[in-house]
Amino acid sequence: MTEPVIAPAGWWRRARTLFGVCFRAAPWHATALFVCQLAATGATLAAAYGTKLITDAALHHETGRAIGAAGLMAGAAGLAALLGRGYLQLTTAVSERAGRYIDGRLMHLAGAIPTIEHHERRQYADQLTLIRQERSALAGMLNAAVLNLRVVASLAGAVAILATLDPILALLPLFGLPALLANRYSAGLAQRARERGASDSRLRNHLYRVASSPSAGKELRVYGLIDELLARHRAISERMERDGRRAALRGLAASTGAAVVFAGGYVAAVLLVLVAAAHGRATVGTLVLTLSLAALINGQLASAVQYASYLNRVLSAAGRLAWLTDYAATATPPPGQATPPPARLRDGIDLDGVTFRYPGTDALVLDGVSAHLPAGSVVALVGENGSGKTTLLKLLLGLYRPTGGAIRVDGADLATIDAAGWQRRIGPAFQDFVRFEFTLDESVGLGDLPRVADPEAVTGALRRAGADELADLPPRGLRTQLGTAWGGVDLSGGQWQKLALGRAFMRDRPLVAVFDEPTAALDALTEHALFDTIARQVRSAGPADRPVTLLVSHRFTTATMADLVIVLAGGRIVEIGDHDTLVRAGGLYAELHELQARAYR
Ligand SMILES: Nc1ncnc2c1ncn2[C@@H]1O[C@H](COP(=O)(O)OP(=O)(O)OP(=O)(O)O)[C@@H](O)[C@H]1O
Repeated sequence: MTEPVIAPAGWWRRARTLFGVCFRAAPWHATALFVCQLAATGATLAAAYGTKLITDAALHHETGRAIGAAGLMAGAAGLAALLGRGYLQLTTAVSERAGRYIDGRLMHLAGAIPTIEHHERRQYADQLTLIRQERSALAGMLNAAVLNLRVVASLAGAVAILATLDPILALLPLFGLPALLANRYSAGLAQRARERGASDSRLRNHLYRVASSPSAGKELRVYGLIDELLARHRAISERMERDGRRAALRGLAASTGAAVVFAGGYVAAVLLVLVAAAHGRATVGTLVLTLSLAALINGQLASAVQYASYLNRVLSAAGRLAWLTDYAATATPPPGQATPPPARLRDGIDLDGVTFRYPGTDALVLDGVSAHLPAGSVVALVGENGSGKTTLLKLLLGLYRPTGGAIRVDGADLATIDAAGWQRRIGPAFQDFVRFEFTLDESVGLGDLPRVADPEAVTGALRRAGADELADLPPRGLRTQLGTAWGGVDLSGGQWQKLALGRAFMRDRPLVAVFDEPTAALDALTEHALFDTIARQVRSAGPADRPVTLLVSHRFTTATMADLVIVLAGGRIVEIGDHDTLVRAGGLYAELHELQARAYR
């Protein structure tokens, strides 16, 4: 299975993503921010021009004009101060809303893809890590754009005024070009260093999460692993820092050279006006105006370097967001192409030469698996660790697509069926279930969202899962908060597993019911009773309700209840049939069954 090739987003697409996010997240605030910055730029330039007016008026003893100029300066300064305050509030509002919008977008992009292959793609994982690191920069997207706009507007205004004084002065900003190029160069170096470190960064986060997670606490202490994790964390951090430092030093050298060039231009401009003033070709007011505009250009160019680097970073992050959007679109079939799942199973599910490799690996985990799983049957998947049982279930759930062959549902290729719709018709109980630390009824009711708060549905699901007693869990029965971190109660491993089983029983009339070692934390008697109940429920169901029920367990008593037993070894079906037939055949199944029966005797 090859990784989807997604071209990096171009500059135009990045800019559209940037503005699209901000104007969708906070349209009014974003517009006001633009207006505010442009008005602030006008006020700054007006205040600079006021210095010329006031100086010339004072030198010519024109009190009326001097007062008018002072009024202009005071008004401009007051407006700039007012806009400064408004600007702060607007940026905060836009950043907060854009941040929320981006979080939602990332959760949607990662979760809406019907398969889970992307979680194992290295490129996808790296892009996601980088976006998470750059989240705050992303949230300040519009601020970066607006600050750059202000720099451009200020420079353009200052150049226009200088050109009216002496056209040569309009060349002053050209001396700032090397600084901009140097900035681009250093931003590129820093960006590449971050990209090189993305995998390291993920590993470092993983080490941190393991070291600080309560569930890992027992093993870490007993195996004495904390120091080892710390040492690995430190080694990775040092490697990343070394790389970042090298990039920063090279960028600094380029910026220093560029700063020297600008300083030369600045001194030349000031000297030019001084000479003109000495020869009477310029007024003192012009000299003052030139000095303040040169200072403004200097300040704006210094900001430009910083803001352009900020914008550059934000645009790269916007590029990643665009990349993820494209990736999600590639991995999700376009609406209209997929057909809805059938209302009920008529014939059953066919595995037709199913072959599978996990993304980025070469090993065949399933190799030409073919079988008919009849509607209304209970099928047990049996085999040693790593034989491919869970993988086969994941394919049946539409979480991965077969690398070769096909899975057919009543004759239709599963790949053509709407994956999300198909997944909504499955009752799944997984060995690595999630411990949702909500209230008990929510934790179960999540199995069928429309009925999440329906006590009857939840109690019924718990009963079918053989966990009636949990409905009366102290202190508040179904309304008991789970998880000590939230002031609630913690459950035993087996109780958590029963809740997960309850979740699987929430859905009425599933097309496929999957029980992938959902009983590993339960005792053998409870497991036997549970699978017995499941088998009886399936057999007593009417003809309109005939799901394929798949059971995986390492305890062979499960297989005795199944209509069909599939024995997997090394990703292939080595035996298939009902329990009695397989025992009589005296093959691998009979051997494993006999071994286990002897151990229990
Ligand atoms: N996400 C993954 N990426 C790469 N390889 C994987 C992944 N998950 C499982 N495998 C590999 O696929 C093979 C089959 O794993 P699978 O989980 O299907 O076995 P299983 O029969 O369910 O085992 P068990 O009884 O231990 O649960 C194993 O060799 C495993 O290493």
